[in-house]
Amino acid sequence: MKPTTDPVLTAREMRGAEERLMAGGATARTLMEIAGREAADWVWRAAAGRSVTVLCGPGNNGGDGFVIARVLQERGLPVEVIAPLDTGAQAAGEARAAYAGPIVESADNAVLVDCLFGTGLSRPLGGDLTGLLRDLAQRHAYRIAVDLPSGVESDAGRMLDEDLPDYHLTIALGAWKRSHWLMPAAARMGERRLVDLGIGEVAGAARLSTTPQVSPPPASAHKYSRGLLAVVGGAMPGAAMLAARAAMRAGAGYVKLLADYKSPMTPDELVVDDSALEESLSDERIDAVAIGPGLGRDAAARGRLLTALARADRLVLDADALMLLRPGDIEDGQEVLLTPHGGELDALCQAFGVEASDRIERALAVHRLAGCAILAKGPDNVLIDQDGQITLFPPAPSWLSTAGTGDVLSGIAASRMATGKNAGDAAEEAVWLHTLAARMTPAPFCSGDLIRYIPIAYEHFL
Ligand SMILES: NC(=O)C1=CN([C@@H]2O[C@H](COP(=O)(O)OP(=O)(O)OC[C@H]3O[C@@H](n4cnc5c(N)ncnc54)[C@H](O)[C@@H]3O)[C@@H](O)[C@H]2O)[C@@H](O)CC1
Ligand SMILES: [K+]
Repeated sequence: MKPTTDPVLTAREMRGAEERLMAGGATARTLMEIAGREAADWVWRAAAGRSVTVLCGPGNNGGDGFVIARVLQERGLPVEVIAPLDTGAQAAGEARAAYAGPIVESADNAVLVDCLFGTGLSRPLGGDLTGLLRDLAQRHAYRIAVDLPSGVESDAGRMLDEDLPDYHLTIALGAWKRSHWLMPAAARMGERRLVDLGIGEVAGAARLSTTPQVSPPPASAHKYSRGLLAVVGGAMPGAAMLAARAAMRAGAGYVKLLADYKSPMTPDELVVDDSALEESLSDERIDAVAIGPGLGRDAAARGRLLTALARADRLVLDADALMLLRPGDIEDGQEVLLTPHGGELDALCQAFGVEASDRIERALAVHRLAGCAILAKGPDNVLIDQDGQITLFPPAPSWLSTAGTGDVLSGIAASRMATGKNAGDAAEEAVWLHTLAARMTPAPFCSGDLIRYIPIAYEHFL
């Protein structure tokens, strides 16, 4: 497993981490003081001398808010606090008592700091509090959420209420929470900053992906040593062609399209092999196989999938292959990466009898039952690698929401696998290459445009 030095915690894991800090001598109050002071630094910078409203809730998130208000006031910033609920938690009560400034019913300042609820939010806010938040959001041009925007459930990226405000900055306390990187919640948070409380590594936790490093081919490289990828085509060769064209630019030395397909648009460098699939896949030099884009969903397509699974040990399954995959198809010892989008993850869950509703739990269950790595792709990518390590990613550009970009992603991942990377590392590198290529491609783009920017993204990670 990778070290989780950039852990992404559930609310429960966060409480465990807090308990470990407290067993080491910290108290809820000292942690609140550190968290509040560090968060106040970010608010101070963002406020740049402008007046601030701090909205404080009943728990420790509210306590953080009272520390922030006190620190900003000590620095001479005009501050008002709104505290619509009684303060319950002991440490928060002490922080409230230490704040000597004004507590008001409503306010019109430049900056709103939302400390209403953090990881302890257990149910929807309800009408009065959502009304208050919406009203305050309208009155404040710049909005900061402390730990989480109020109304965001900490673990699954869910919004517990509708029409809650967007924020310009979200300051995570102690560690990232899963919802910082999961949609729809992540889309509302603006810039994200992390305050360190000394939590360190957390065993078994999810991690936030860090920028990968790819290498140029060694001096002795030749086309086969760099990796031979076979992309299996099917009923609709366009999608497999996109995956193959992406793969040609993502590191593999040799890409073959196994399809009965001839077109004047086929790139000169792409070898198209229309022999029987058993025969094409018997080439011992093949390092990885990609199958699914444009495969079709009929019996012939299922036959091609079973042939690929019977002949290859290292595969990326995408698109139609995910609709056709059944329990028992992947054997022990095979290294397989599944790259489902939302609908394909639903189909996999149905095929494997998974009933969980949380997207990470669904992907984890498919990983366990199918015995492979899985990249649940979308605006918020979730990777479960072959060892069960969960990795989350910074959000992908929304311009990727166009036909064929998924085929491009699976082509990149398969190319990385052909170079010798394991399924998890290949998927992680593919997400970064895909995301950066999307940032660089002039938008609005189509997936063919995106492919041209993969080498430019690649150079960035060399
Ligand atoms: N875990 C840690 O190590 C640290 C946590 N800190 C702060 O503590 C927060 C978590 O504190 P809490 O567990 O007190 O949680 P919150 O401050 O998020 O709020 C929990 C309180 O709100 C009530 N509540 C929950 N949902 C409600 C609803 N819909 N309407 C009305 N009341 C509701 C609960 O009964 C409880 O009293 C974190 O988000 C962070 O801001 C920091 O103080 C520093 C250290
Ligand atoms: K908050």
